[in-house]
Amino acid sequence: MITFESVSKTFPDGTKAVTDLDLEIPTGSFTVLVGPSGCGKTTSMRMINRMVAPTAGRVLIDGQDIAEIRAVTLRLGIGYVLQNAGLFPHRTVLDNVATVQRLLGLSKSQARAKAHEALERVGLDAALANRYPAQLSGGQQQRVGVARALAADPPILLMDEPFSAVDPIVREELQAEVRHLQAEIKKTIVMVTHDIDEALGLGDKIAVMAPGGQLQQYDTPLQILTRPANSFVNSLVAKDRGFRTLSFATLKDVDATSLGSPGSDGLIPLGVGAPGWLLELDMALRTATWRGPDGEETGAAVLHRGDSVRSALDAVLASPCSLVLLMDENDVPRSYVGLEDLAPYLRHGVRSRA
Ligand SMILES: Nc1ncnc2c1ncn2[C@@H]1O[C@H](COP(=O)(O)OP(=O)(O)OP(=O)(O)O)[C@@H](O)[C@H]1O
Repeated sequence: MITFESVSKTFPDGTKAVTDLDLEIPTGSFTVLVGPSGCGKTTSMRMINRMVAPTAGRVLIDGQDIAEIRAVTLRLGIGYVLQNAGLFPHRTVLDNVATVQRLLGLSKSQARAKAHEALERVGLDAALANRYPAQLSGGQQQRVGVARALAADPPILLMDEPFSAVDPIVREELQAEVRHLQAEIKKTIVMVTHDIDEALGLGDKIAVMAPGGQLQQYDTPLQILTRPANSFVNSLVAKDRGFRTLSFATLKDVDATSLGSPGSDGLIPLGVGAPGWLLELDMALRTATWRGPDGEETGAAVLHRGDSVRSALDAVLASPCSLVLLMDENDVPRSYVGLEDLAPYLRHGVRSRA
């Protein structure tokens, strides 16, 4: 548990960056600090690894005041990912990632072996290990930054706008990877972002901050969306609130229609779900194709029960027959969902179903 106890930070020039912050960040959770530029997010985060010292109050890790822990010892237990990866330009990818283990006293070969493992964990091709940072794309550099922060297996990971410098598609990929990684490794992650969508998509808990480092609300994404504490939080989440809320309901209980048996032509009729339409499944090629009455052919979107109602609605709206296929846990398509099946979520909102 990371605890901020009435923490304030006023810089020597009088700038009040953080004001009387009380926050409890549970071990193993993903907490996102979000808010407009200059509202004290980075300053708050840097007080966790003592890059910034509070002018009032205390920061504790598992009950111990971090002011009493040597800064070097403290930081060895805290990984730090920067906006532009912050890699050493004259060291190879492998040696960048091995840096912390070398500091921890491992031999060069042991450190490199650990670095290889870390690169694999973040999905970086081993062939890139001997390149220099400038020879990588922005997204790859950011992965190296995450690998380096994770290499020493620290219980806490701090991430400062880690995805802001990469394009939107790579950003979504990296976000998905970090989400999977977190489910696997269960670190205590604290991330700073000014992007409310990123915060809502990644955080278990979100701390919304306003200028002057004033905490406005500390809550789950769904609560922040549906029960903003004040007009400041409301202004952050008001746009597309209805659609965003659909991200928090899964297809777990959706009333799907089971697929029938294929006819003699091998195609599955969709009946009243989409009159005249047929489904062609090629299990060997792992493809699914909707076939329309006028000869149309379109690849079918496939989702799982764990996916969100928002992604299902998007897929249904984009489908020529207004259907999306649902896979079972073995990745076999078993049923389909149409607009009518999603209607209860659209009609009653997500709160009662999330
Ligand atoms: N070393 C410093 N000396 C004086 N003022 C500082 C210093 N570091 C930060 N500040 C000021 O403190 C306030 C909070 O800065 P901080 O970087 O924590 O905000 P932020 O919310 O992370 O912003 P951004 O999203 O733009 O990174 C800002 O007004 C900033 O100018």
